[in-house]
Amino acid sequence: MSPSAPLSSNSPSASPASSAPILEVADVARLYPGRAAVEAASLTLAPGRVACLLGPSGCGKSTLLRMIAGLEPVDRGAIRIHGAIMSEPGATTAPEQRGVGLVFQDNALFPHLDVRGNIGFGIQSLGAAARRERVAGLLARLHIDHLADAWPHMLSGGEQQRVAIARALAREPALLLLDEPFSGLDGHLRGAIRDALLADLRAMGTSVMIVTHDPEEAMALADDLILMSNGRILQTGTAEDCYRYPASPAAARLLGEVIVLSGSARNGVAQTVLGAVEVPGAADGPAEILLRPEALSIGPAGAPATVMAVRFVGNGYRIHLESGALAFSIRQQEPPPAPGEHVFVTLGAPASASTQTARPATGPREN
Ligand SMILES: Nc1ncnc2c1ncn2[C@@H]1O[C@H](COP(=O)(O)OP(=O)(O)OP(=O)(O)O)[C@@H](O)[C@H]1O
Repeated sequence: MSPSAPLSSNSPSASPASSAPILEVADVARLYPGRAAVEAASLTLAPGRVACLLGPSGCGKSTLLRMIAGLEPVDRGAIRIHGAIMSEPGATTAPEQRGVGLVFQDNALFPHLDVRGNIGFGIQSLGAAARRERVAGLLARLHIDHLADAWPHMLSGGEQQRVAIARALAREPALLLLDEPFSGLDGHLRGAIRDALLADLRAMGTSVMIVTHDPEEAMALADDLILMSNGRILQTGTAEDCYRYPASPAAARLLGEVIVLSGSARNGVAQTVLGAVEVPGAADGPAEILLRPEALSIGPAGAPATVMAVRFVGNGYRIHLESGALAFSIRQQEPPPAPGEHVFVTLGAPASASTQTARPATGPREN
């Protein structure tokens, strides 16, 4: 899938093709002296979708989100929300006029206002009765009614995040933009808080774009992934598509470990030091094959390898292997071989439900 393809095109829960996108980012760039923070970025987001912008620190995620929010101008390209142009070089519609809600990791609540006051802060123009009704609706839909009269200092990190999101939603934005919204939360609570909040946002039909540098978080949350590196969008698509069919080695690495093999493709099959790999659609000739560790297993036959080290990693073992000049690691749940043992590495999924679907990820050569 090309970076400019509709993000929703392959997802099972995709909106109908006819539904107009909420957001269109077309060939956008932000140029700082001596470097481009974002270059040639294009994407679209359909209504009600949750998109995650994933990439390493400094790759331009926040800059892209800030351009969408109207906090940064664009130096090239255009941004449209609901079809209306919001940003183009020399013209930036103000954040409060573009119908977006923005929540940062450290979004401070107003300490002198209780939860109800915080949520209603941005909708004073509504009139008292309508405001009360909207705040009450958000308190209920985000499951924080019991906190209505609490003060910010009395709230946990997760509760504060819910209130900050309710405050952003009070203005009924077309699009909610969240910049690393969960990174301030404790590890053991983070997943549960995040999943519950996203479930509520989905139930409300909110269109959301989340910036994160955590691949697991991005894959857990996203209907649509946007993979970024060095200011450029490398790939867009569902988590499954991006994971299994990465557009490049760099895109593959953003979502997890990959084993890179050189090989030679012919008629959709590449020969590698670990055996034959199906590479449907690949042109005949030299190829670089990317494998996810779960596509390899230790078996009764296959490529000979030596166990270099074994580590227990909670849900199984990580086994470091060498086969000729190739060093790589695989994971397995069964008791592992000992370091120094000679084993065979089999390419392809062993007969288990969790790995049967783990097809080799392949990508074009990276030059
Ligand atoms: N105002 C600015 N002036 C100059 N360079 C900037 C400015 N803002 C950001 N940059 C640079 O642009 C690049 C992208 O920054 P950005 O904050 O968008 O990255 P990021 O992917 O969000 O990183 P992180 O995950 O660490 O927040 C970085 O190299 C950063 O130093």
